[in-house]
Amino acid sequence: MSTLSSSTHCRSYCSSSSSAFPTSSSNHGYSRISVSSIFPKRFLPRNVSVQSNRKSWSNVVCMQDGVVAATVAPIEKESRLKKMKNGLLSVAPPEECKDAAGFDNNNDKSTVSITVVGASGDLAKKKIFPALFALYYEDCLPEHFTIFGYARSKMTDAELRNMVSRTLTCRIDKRENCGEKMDQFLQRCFYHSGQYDSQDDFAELDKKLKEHEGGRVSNRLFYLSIPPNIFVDAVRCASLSASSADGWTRVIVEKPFGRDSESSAALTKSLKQYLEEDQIFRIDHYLGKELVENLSVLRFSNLIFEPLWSRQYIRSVQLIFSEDFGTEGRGGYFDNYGIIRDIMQNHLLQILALFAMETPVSLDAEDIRNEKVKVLRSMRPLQLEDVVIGQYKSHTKGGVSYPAYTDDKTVPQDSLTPTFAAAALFIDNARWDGVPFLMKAGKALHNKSAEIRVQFRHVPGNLYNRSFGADLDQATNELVIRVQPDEAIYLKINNKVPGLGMRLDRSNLNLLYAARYSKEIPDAYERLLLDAIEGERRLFIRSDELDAAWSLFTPVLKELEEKKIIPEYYPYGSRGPVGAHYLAARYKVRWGDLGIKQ
Ligand SMILES: NC(=O)C1=CN([C@@H]2O[C@H](COP(=O)(O)OP(=O)(O)OC[C@H]3O[C@@H](n4cnc5c(N)ncnc54)[C@H](OP(=O)(O)O)[C@@H]3O)[C@@H](O)[C@H]2O)C=CC1
Ligand SMILES: O=C1O[C@H](COP(=O)(O)O)[C@@H](O)[C@H](O)[C@H]1O
Repeated sequence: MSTLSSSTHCRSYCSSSSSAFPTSSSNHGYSRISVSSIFPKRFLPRNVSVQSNRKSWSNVVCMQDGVVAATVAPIEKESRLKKMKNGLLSVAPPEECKDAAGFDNNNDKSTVSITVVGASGDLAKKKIFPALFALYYEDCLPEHFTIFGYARSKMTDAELRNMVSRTLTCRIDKRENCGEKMDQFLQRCFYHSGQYDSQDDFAELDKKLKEHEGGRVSNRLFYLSIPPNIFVDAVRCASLSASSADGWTRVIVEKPFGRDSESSAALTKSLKQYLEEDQIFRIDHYLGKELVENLSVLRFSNLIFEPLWSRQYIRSVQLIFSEDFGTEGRGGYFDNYGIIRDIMQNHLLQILALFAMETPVSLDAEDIRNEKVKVLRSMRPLQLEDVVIGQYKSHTKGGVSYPAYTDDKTVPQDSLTPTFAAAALFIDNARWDGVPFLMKAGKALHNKSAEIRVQFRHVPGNLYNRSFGADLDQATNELVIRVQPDEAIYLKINNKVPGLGMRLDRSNLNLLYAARYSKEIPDAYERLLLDAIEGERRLFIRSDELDAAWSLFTPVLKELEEKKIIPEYYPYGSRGPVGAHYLAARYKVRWGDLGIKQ
């Protein structure tokens, strides 16, 4: 397996535009856009990168320690693309870079060690190991890699393998040799038991990692899949005792990144005692979901959407998340956070930022994140009167009894923590002035889904008003991006019912992914893990983005807690509190997910 060819194949970057290539951070006016896929960082020493100026494949330079060390002979974009399409990509970095950096590139000399910290936990079992296996199955992991599980629980390698094997699955569309691949994968998984605050235990891990790395340049990725109160201890110990001596060290940090502006800033400050910002990969797995990734493509590669993407044509944007199960087993964690911190401040707000941002200068990570920060900083902090909170109560249906949130033993009986919230947010900039961005998120509702609904304005002087009756809302166009389940993008339009009369009907122009693409959609964690391995930061949260996100929610979260606002109780399995409808009605809109036709 060749590392680069596998990466190219995993990413399928073949596209008619160089901007379809993965991107990375920029400096000195140069960026790794486009060329990063041909000369990925992992083939270069830590202090060397190949960069080009933004729009061109000429003017490629080799940077060493942040300065231009050599210029590279012009690279023909078209020929590169053709080569990639034919799978004939050359893996060697430009000779100029080798000369400048004085190294001899050799794929076999580097390795990636992935340590899942908190390997005994729920997320590790449910998501991280299965995602790593999927990457392995798809030949997306580098040739030399090792996976270590790290946690306090005592386990042997065999026990870890046994535990992991129970959650591995094969893609529905690719089952060939899957069992064999699973065995091969498991043979590369190992376990080390240790405390999260023990440098000695991490030093032991370091020894084991070195044995597996066998003298190759070591690149190390730590995935912190542990409760947030031990993030800093684990980062301190990992960075002081187990970071790479000659390659890169990166740390994926799981949410929650604090519980308000102050605690988030304190966490960032503590992490930065041990890590540079570019080593910290703050994960928001919604950014790895296929349809969220597609948002920018939809907006910026189709002429028809971007002109409509403003207050002039859009009446409201709705970001809706619902789960048809409660906090089940996670009540202890959840009660300290609540749905606003668990879903809105991160997942839904990230989607909102991608939806509403201005066109970035390029697809470079920093250019995209700059635009996201700009839009977040243009938003008004959420006001108490624009929030409705709810909490699920027990409900019996069809003889089955569903628990209340407070029935969970780890939740205090008198908890006021919201398991549901609806909110109206506003972006005070020229594009979005006055447009309500409505968010709704809840647990223990009637269905499981996540979607973005764009409701367009009424057609002015609509010739067909009479055909729609009094309810003009029923006739407005709506674009729905269904993130999950049954990924789809559909546009509700009005249409004439065929026949001699003039009857109008609402129909969907529907791009249902399952019907259009036979390939199974990868899990978000696969994309994000691969990005972290490749040093691609576009889908991870930068610290200033995080600050801006917390600034929007912290005041209202404090007010809710200080005033002990009582949530509206809703039955388990229902559509949530009625207050959410009044909130939408205040802004003269209706929730799109409650319409007759979805
Ligand atoms: N589970 C999920 O669906 C999601 C989780 N997350 C985030 O991912 C991270 C991991 O989540 P999850 O796997 O559910 O967490 P767990 O509660 O399962 O914890 C993971 C591991 O951490 C160790 N641990 C648990 N509590 C403590 C403690 N108080 N002190 C020290 N060690 C502890 C345990 O390992 P051991 O005892 O063996 O050391 C445990 O197996 C969290 O930050 C969570 O917020 C984010 C999104 C979704
Ligand atoms: O981050 C979280 O996300 C999950 C929902 O993720 P999904 O990919 O299954 O939609 C949510 O259940 C959990 O409470 C939250 O912490």
